[in-house]
Amino acid sequence: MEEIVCPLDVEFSGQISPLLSPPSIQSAQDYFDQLIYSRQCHGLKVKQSEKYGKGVYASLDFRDGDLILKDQMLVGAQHSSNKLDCLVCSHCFCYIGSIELQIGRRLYLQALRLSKHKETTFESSSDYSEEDCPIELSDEDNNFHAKNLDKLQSASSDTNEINLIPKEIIESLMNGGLALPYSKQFPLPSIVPCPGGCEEEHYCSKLCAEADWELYHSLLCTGKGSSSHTEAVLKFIEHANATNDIFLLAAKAIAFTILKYRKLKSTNLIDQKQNFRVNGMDDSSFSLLMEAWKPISMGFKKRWWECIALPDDIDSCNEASFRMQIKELAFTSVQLLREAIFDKECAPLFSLDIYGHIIGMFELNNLDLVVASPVEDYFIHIDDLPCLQKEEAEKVTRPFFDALGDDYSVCCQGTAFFPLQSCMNHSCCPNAKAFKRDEDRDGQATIVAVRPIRKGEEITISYIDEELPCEERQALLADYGFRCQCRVIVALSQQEISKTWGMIGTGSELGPAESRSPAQNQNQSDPSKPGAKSARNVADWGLSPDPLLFAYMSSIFRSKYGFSSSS
Ligand SMILES: C[S@@+](CC[C@H](N)C(=O)[O-])C[C@H]1O[C@@H](n2cnc3c(N)ncnc32)[C@H](O)[C@@H]1O
Repeated sequence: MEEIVCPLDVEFSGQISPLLSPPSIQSAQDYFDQLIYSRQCHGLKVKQSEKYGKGVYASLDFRDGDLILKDQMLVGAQHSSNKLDCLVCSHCFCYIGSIELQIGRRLYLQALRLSKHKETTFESSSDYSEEDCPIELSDEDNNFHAKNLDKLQSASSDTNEINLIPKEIIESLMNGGLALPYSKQFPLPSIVPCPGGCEEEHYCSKLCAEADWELYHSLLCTGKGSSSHTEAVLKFIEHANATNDIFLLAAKAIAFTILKYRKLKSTNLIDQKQNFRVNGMDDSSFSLLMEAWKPISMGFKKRWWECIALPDDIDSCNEASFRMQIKELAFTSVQLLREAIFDKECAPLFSLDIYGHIIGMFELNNLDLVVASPVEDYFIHIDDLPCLQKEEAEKVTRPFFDALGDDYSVCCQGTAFFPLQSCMNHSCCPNAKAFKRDEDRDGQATIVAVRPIRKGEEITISYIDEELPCEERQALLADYGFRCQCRVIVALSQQEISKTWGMIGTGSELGPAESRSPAQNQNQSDPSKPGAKSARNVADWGLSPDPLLFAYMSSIFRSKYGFSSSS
């Protein structure tokens, strides 16, 4: 197989190498100390750990339940397919509009997808059209790409249920003509449009819209107010949606760096004028680029195609070919991005080497972003009403509830990178947990102590569901590039082997500190565990790799590139 050569990798090798060299211990320490200071979480210290690279340590004692950290995301994005299910602020990911709009939009899109499917299958014309929709649907809403086809086909058995709600009623839900009982108790922020005029992004406030514009979106917007080549941006987005939406996150990281560089440059020029300093322009520009790049440079470790775990269905003898295809995919994506938002002064950012490292960083460090749906809270409220009121309310709400189907309240799902949280190492018996409480619906990662933590102790979280059997856990941890060797997992796997052979272990062979399995340690009513009733009221942030990514990558390799494990 021919090696891919990216011309920018060759042309800018002299700049790429310092951009990719690990930051010095001192500069990393200064960066994280400053970050901890700005987050006002004074009980923490990021230190180089002996075993696993960086780690987060307690510089104060914490009690069980104490808030350890609230971390602001550096970049984050809602999964493209999830945008069809719920409408959230593109910056902080809170639900926007109204309960009626959330329900109406979902039913409208369900029906639109089904009618498009029917049109393509039976060549009949449909009742539903994008033009008729009372709210503007974005291209992504309408994007009927192959990714959603499976979902659609499996949902097609529900066609009749969806058609039970007349189109006019769905429309009046969306345009505010129909108010559902008790929905006023679940107010959502009104929708603020994108300042650049694109229909893809929506916000909960002017503040979020402006922050997003300044940090990333002014370069990636496809509206009239954008300074980028909007058609090329659209092509890039389409490719990401059809292959892997991790590219959208990588584009955000590059946009963030370019915009930060421009900002630094403009303030630096003012400083230079004031101080009458004359610097060699090239050198000073590059040091500004290094400065703008710093937040990303603190997180990356390996190129994507080197660190991505080999999917189960790909034979190890095809590994080289699999990694090469991943590299090719990234190359296509970065070329499309270059056509869309290239900036000569930041040219090295568009090299395949840098792009591969950015995606690799997301692959190994990302936190799943899950924000619970207020639609679920709403229906639970109706369900919990006293008998007579419930009966009365359900006369109106029941048909919508039934039409929405089993997954009536899909969470907002996406992925995000949090600079401090991403320094936390995994433990099968963690002393902290990443989750969001009711009061934390603000786009931040919240880390809470799950037992007392002493000053000096490392703060650890579990990257995976601690209740899974050992082999499943190890398989999931492989997606983070390591195999856990901790005492808990070693002892548990011995117990599992003993059970398999009929020698049932008691667990007492473990020492006192880790004497119970993580599963036993787990509080059964833990609100951050999926499926617990109280999870309906929290937005849960659990570290886990993007399951869609793997399922999806495998399907791409099979269908799109004709790759199969047996080939
Ligand atoms: C989210 S980062 C944690 C911070 C990381 N130590 C660093 O230096 O940036 C995840 C990476 O840390 C390492 N790691 C975390 N927990 C580990 C563990 N229990 N055993 C081995 N490696 C671990 C792995 O290299 C993993 O890919």
